[in-house]
Amino acid sequence: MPPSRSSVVLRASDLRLELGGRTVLDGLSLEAGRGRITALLGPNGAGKTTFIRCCTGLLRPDAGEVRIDGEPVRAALARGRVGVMPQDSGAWSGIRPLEMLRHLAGLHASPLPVDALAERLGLHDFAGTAYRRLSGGQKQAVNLAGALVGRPELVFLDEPTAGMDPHTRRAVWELLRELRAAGVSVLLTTHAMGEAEELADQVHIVDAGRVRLSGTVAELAGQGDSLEDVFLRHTTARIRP
Ligand SMILES: Nc1ncnc2c1ncn2[C@@H]1O[C@H](COP(=O)(O)OP(=O)(O)OP(=O)(O)O)[C@@H](O)[C@H]1O
Repeated sequence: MPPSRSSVVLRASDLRLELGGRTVLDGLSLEAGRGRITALLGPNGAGKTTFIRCCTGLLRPDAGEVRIDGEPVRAALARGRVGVMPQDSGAWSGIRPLEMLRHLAGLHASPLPVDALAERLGLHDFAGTAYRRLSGGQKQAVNLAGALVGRPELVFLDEPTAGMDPHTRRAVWELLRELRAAGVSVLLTTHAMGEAEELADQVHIVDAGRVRLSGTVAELAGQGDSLEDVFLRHTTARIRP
């Protein structure tokens, strides 16, 4: 019998990181549940993308550690079961969406069928267009497909639906619910409170490089407070009205 696996798929402990002389992660600790959707909310510059970069091996924290399935990040990445959708993947400039997906699929042992994934995310409509000429929302859809094509067990999605129209956004929500039902763990960032309310099993509110508040939407909101009210109360405005 395989060893029973913990219900925690990702554990970040006391992450600290300075970049350009300023503290970006300031003791950030959180857990993400296996087969759950975990949402990170936080103001611009709170450290969400930096956190994802630490979880995906693009940055190494000065102190603290991230463990995925109990292993250091690099070991987990080497198994190829982690997917990531960055906020910006400008590296793909001239490639067409399906070429890119086929290329990425070729890097994985048992990828999803590219055509079915492309169909699901509406990529065939712009299959012949170079990545750099796609609209913002189209690039997002391609980036999401790229994160999923390797059939990850844990996927990091940095603002996955930013710039998407409501039809596409709802299709993505549906897809993420299906992934969760299939046991995939999702960690996403969003500025859309409605997205967190729709999808998240667990929410972490991050400000100035640390987690200020964690809980389910029902635990955080309620008693007349919306999730946005709670967010505004526990985070710092970057721009004063
Ligand atoms: N390589 C770097 N050098 C210097 N500062 C950096 C670097 N990378 C990120 N930062 C700074 O770290 C802070 C956190 O950035 P990060 O991108 O993690 O924020 P975020 O929470 O994802 O914000 P947003 O919601 O706007 O995407 C910002 O102030 C940013 O300017």
